[in-house]
Amino acid sequence: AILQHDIELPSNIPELLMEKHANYLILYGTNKDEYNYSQTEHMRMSGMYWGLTALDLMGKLEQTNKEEVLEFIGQCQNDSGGISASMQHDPHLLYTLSAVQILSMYDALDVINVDKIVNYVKERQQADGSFAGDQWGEVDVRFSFCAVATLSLLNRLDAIDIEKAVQFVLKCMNFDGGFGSKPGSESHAGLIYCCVGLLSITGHLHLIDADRLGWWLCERQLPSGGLNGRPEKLPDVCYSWWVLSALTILGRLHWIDKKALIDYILTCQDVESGGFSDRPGDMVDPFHTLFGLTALSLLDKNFSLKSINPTYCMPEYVIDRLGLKPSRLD
Ligand SMILES: COc1ccc(S(=O)(=O)N2Cc3cc(-c4ccc(C=O)o4)ccc3N(Cc3cncn3C)C[C@H]2Cc2ccc(O)cc2)cc1
Ligand SMILES: [Zn+2]
Repeated sequence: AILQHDIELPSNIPELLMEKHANYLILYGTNKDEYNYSQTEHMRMSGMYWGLTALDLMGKLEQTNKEEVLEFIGQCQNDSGGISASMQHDPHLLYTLSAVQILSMYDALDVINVDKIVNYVKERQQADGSFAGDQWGEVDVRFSFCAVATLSLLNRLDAIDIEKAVQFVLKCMNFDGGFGSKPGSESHAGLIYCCVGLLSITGHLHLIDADRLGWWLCERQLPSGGLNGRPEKLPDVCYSWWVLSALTILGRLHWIDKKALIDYILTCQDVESGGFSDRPGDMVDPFHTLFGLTALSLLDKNFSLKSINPTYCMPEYVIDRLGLKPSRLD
């Protein structure tokens, strides 16, 4: 057998410790002087989206300080219309999406100037249909997903050229059926999620070779049960989400050994502090905590988690409330 980077699973597999994960996330957002919290100011808006979505999946959104969050988001909208990660930071499509996702969950899209957000997103589209993340112009297909997801949540997809956006995504498709961040870039599970998600929102999934891509995705599963993001890489719980959400949209989730993956994810819990890490025994963080929970929600309805929409990575009930119907292959 070829050498495979993988890990040995610990012998005991803990059950899902939901109360501990809820306490971890609620505490993370409250003691603001704590070291880790201060180190993530540059991505605060996304950190809040990760924590609040995880709490909502566990039925704990009403334990959060909605007024404080809404005020913070209002203070992060810049004159340009874009939203920044924290106050006094530059706006970016990443944080504009996170803010719109949070406001959609709180059903509070009226606290920001929607027309100015739409204009900020529209201004990011390039002549070739791609999107720059901010005014400095870096292009990455991740930002195409941010633009399309943001506008669809606001019911304003009319503001951009969808056909050209889809053309650019297709230029990022590789011979292995996967997608990279730009034309010619190597396939990576995170970028595949962005491209499949964009095509799901715009109704262009028929342009994907679902069998070839589905095969590449299920090849991410290792003997430990965990999934990696590219061949030869170690397993990591966040790839559970990127791979599973894409497979679900492509109608091929059953190609994964669910039981083995569930066991891997459960061993990534910190049974003392709560939270999930990328691999058993590593440091936990809100990012991996969200993606561990969203993966479990996709894998088994018997966990007492709300169901997650694979396209938007938001609770299904929020997508239903917005009347959105992202497409899936059956
Ligand atoms: C710890 O090192 C990193 C490296 C990259 C990043 S990132 O912002 O480019 N990003 C998101 C990300 C976040 C965290 C994290 C720690 C604490 C918090 C509080 O909310 O969030 C940790 C990792 C991380 N990464 C890096 C990563 C995850 N698994 C493997 N790696 C290398 C992902 C990275 C890219 C990204 C993914 C999704 C997204 O919506 C935005 C950015 C952040 C920290
Ligand atoms: Zn990870």
